[in-house]
Amino acid sequence: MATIAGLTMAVNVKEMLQSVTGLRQQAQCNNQLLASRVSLHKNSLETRRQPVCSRRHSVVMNVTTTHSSSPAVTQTLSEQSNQSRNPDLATVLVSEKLGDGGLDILRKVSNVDCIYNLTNEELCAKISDYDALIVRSATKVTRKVFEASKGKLKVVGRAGVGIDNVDLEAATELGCLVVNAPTANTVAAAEHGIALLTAMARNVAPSDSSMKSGKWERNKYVGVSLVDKTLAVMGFGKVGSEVARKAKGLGMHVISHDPYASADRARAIGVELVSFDDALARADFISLHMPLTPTTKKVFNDDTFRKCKKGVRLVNVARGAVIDEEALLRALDSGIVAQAALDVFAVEPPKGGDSSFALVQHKNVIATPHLGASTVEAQEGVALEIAEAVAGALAGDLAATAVNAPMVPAEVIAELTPYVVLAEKLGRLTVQLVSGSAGVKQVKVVYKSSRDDGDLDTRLLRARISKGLIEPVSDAIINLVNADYVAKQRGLKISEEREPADGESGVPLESVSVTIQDVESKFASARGDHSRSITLEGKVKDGVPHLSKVGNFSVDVSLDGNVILYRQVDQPGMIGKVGSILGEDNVNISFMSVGRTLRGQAAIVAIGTDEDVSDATIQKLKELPAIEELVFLRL
Ligand SMILES: NC(=O)c1ccc[n+]([C@@H]2O[C@H](COP(=O)([O-])OP(=O)(O)OC[C@H]3O[C@@H](n4cnc5c(N)ncnc54)[C@H](O)[C@@H]3O)[C@@H](O)[C@H]2O)c1
Ligand SMILES: O=C(O)[C@H](O)COP(=O)(O)O
Repeated sequence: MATIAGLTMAVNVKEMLQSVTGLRQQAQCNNQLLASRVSLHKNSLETRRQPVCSRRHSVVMNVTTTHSSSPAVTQTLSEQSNQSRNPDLATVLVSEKLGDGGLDILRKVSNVDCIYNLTNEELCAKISDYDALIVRSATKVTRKVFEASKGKLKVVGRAGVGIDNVDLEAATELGCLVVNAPTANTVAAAEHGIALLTAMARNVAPSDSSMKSGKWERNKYVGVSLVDKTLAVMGFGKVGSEVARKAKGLGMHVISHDPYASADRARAIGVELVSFDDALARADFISLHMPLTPTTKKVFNDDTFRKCKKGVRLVNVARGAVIDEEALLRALDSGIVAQAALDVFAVEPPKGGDSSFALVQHKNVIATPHLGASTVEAQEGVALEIAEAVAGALAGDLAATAVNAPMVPAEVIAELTPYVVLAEKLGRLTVQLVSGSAGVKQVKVVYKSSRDDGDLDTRLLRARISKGLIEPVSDAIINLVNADYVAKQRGLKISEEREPADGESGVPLESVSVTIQDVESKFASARGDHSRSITLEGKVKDGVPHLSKVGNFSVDVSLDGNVILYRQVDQPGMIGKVGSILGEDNVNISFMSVGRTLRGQAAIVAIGTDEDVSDATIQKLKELPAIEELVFLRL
């Protein structure tokens, strides 16, 4: 569904941008004035720049700032700003503190109102006055906000990395572009991680408060040393790798778990990539730097803490909800976790009665109120990064940091729709077959088509394959605009090849195959032509994506649910046994296909299931004597 919604919105975003041609031309004129300030990043997927307008307009320096603790004050200032607005310019609402450099950029192309601490109701009441909204992490840009804008809001700029406070699905559905500022606060977040690590180890916060209450407790606050201790960095992205580098400087032994990180990049700074369980078992200190995604939500829970060394110390500057906070409270009480240093919470700000609040109050916890990105330097950098992206978007450009906004001609989208669905599903399935900690770096895509090169636009397909490969292990949102950018940033190289097909050129593609190279597979039969590669091939049949090959085995299973793949010794009676085990778990089989090499030899069976299949049922299937290997893949 997400794919189809994304495609539908590709058209809507285009229409939306066309409908504001006047605004765009105006902004483009002003953009000329900004040419030296606003460097708009373009990637190969961007398609357009409108003709430059010859008229020049006066620049309006119109900024109003207010804190909305008093509604009356907000209203008065808002009315004043309305009176002095230049009606020819776009309107931008800045709802959280933004650095002056960014405001200067925005002021030159738009009417800017800075109104802080708005409640969600107040934001909804005002939003239909604005073409753009700039937020940090405190403003919740919910579906209600997008709906209340009644189509006026064209761009949301998140002045920071995490976009978990913006309802991206609603933004896309309602034709609003969302951009973020992914790089400018990396160093600040890493520095804060190190500050928490050292402050926690040496009891800086509690001993300071003890002294302020007149005490001198030298024996109570004996700390632990960092040198020669093992730090596990969970998430080796921008912030995690910077924390690792700094911790090495403190003499720590650094290991990291990140299912997507490049081993070469880790090795270059002397970091060993390890499995999740290995990281837990070996760490004296754990520092969290993964995004909040459905997979990472509460990934630190009772089970996880049980696998840690007793007395481990935990730092979190990522997102509060990656920890089950109730479980952390239990682990702190039992001594499994000796200390925790937390910058982020499941509920921000924590309120009396919730687990976040109980953690802040715990004697072995030190806490800061989401300060990771809060340095003067980072906030100036973030402000410039987001202002450039928003100014560019208002001018009709697509910034490299756009997180939703495919721009492809409607007729290409219509023709390729079932193939892009197939492409994303192939990416999503193939990456789930990877095992080990080597990381995905090289992917080869082969399009079998009877079309001439110029008649097959593979950008959408490639973008959707990237989306399928990257999204399950990241909080990155991949679309046509940012797919190449994100893949490159992650060191992922996607090579594309064409294989001629005999069919009619009316059909864009006969098949697509995705090969992840130089990785181990958790399903040996999916190995392609090389032992360290994984290949899946798919086709579109009657408008529906099908899996057509697993490694060198032919199968035929419709990709409209989840998939069980297994290799069995070819023998009668197996289908009945597998069917009844699934039936006992109320799992409906939507499709089944058997692909074998020779009679009586190994066969690959692909089963489509409507429902999720429980771990217990998967285990029962694996225990059938004729089954040699089995995987369950979610779509
Ligand atoms: N406290 C703050 O003020 C602050 C400031 C900046 C960033 N952040 C947060 O820090 C986190 C990291 O930011 P970043 O800029 O480094 O992002 P990033 O995308 O560069 O890095 C995230 C890394 O996590 C990895 N990952 C994904 N799933 C994982 C899993 N299950 N286990 C381990 N690793 C996994 C990804 O492969 C990626 O390398 C984000 O949640 C971000 O919102 C917080
Ligand atoms: O994701 C981020 O960029 C950080 O959590 C910073 O959030 P902030 O902009 O609210 O400080």
